[in-house]
Amino acid sequence: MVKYITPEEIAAHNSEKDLWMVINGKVYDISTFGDEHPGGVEILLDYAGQDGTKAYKDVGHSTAADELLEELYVGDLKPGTELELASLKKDRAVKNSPPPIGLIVAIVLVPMVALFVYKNFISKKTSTSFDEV
Ligand code: HEM
Repeated sequence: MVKYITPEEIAAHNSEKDLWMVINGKVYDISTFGDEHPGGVEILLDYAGQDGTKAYKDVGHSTAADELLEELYVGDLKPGTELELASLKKDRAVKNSPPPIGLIVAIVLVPMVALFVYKNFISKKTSTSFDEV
């Protein structure tokens, strides 16, 4: 009996280590395949948790690739939910990651502290020694 999988469940598997993809209405768990993919893992991430049928076909994958897919089959996309799946497309996980706050703080803070130290200590010391001369 065919196992039907909801778009919500498919869309939740959208990261490099947990990567599902729909091809021709069938759902595949390609989490373990990313590193081995001759086309690279990045391209797979573009379709993580989504329908990659068109991209897969456009590349003209070999029958060897098709056979590989069979081993990774999980179930079928619930019929009639293609649009719902597309609507659940999220930006790539990497794009969603927050900006590196530590780096921004360091870039702003380090010159400010340096200026403060210079103005209050180094520059004063220098001008005092000049005054004394
Ligand atoms: C989802 C399961 C996928 C599997 C199992 C898979 C498997 C493979 C395999 C075995 C090859 C080697 C050539 C061949 O035998 O056809 C290959 C190449 C390639 N794949 Fe995939 N692929 C998948 C998805 C995708 C997707 C969604 C894309 C997106 C465009 C893609 C892009 C490519 C590219 C560009 C190459 C050629 C790499 C090169 O020769 O430089 N693949 N893939």
